[in-house]
Amino acid sequence: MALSVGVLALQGGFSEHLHSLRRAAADLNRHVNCIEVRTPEQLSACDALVIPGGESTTLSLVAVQSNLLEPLREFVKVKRKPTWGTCAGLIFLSEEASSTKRGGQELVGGLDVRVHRNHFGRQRESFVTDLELAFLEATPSSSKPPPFPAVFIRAPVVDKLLTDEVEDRSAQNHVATETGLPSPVVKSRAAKNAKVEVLAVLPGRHASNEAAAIGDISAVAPKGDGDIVALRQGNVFGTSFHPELTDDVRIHTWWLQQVLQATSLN
Ligand SMILES: NC(=O)CC[C@H](N)C(=O)O
Repeated sequence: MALSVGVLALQGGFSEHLHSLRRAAADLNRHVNCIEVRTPEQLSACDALVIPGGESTTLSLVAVQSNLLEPLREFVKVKRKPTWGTCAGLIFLSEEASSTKRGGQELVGGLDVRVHRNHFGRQRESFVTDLELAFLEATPSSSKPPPFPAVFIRAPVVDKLLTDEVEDRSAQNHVATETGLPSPVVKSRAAKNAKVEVLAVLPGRHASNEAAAIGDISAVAPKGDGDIVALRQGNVFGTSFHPELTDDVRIHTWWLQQVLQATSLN
């Protein structure tokens, strides 16, 4: 049976993700049903899900109005189906968020982390930068993959790990003790068997904006070593940036391969 991958189509960049997923499936020579998800019924037909970027407070409001919040939590945290969130999608898939709208916002959760919304500031502080993504490397013997053009638009970063089960895979041949990642500070509330894998950090760019001044990131954000911008915990994958806004479908291809493996449909 063909794999069915949904893209949450309530708001934001869902059509770009559908386009990239279809290209990735073609590159893998696989037939994949790519479905727009707006209802619990459509969600229940999916083997995996992408939650696009956009605006997380709107996303969460529309998800509540569409009766999708609980089905999404069940999809991600009970059925543990492969789910990838980009930008606002990453915020939605985090257990906690800071710099949220007054009164907070509903989150699906699944990643034992706290994200800091709008970490780099306003729209005008958006940027594109080359990121080294060691996880795209196919085999240990293959050559270093070319950098990925990462688009950050009012992007969040992970500023706190809520579990001490962490593995840093952001660099090739990495030795864990050499990392400058923030030391985990709070034990996971929801016991999970999967550890948080840090897949990419963005070096050398720091919040120098009012969002950072207002937020409480100073206590826990990595200083000088980079911000966590891609991570995975079990079935949940998150990126701060927007691979669907580039021509480069390597991350979509990699994720589809992971999904095929996890769902044994390969
Ligand atoms: N490009 C994006 O998805 C931005 C996310 C946005 N800053 C939010 O909080 O939802």
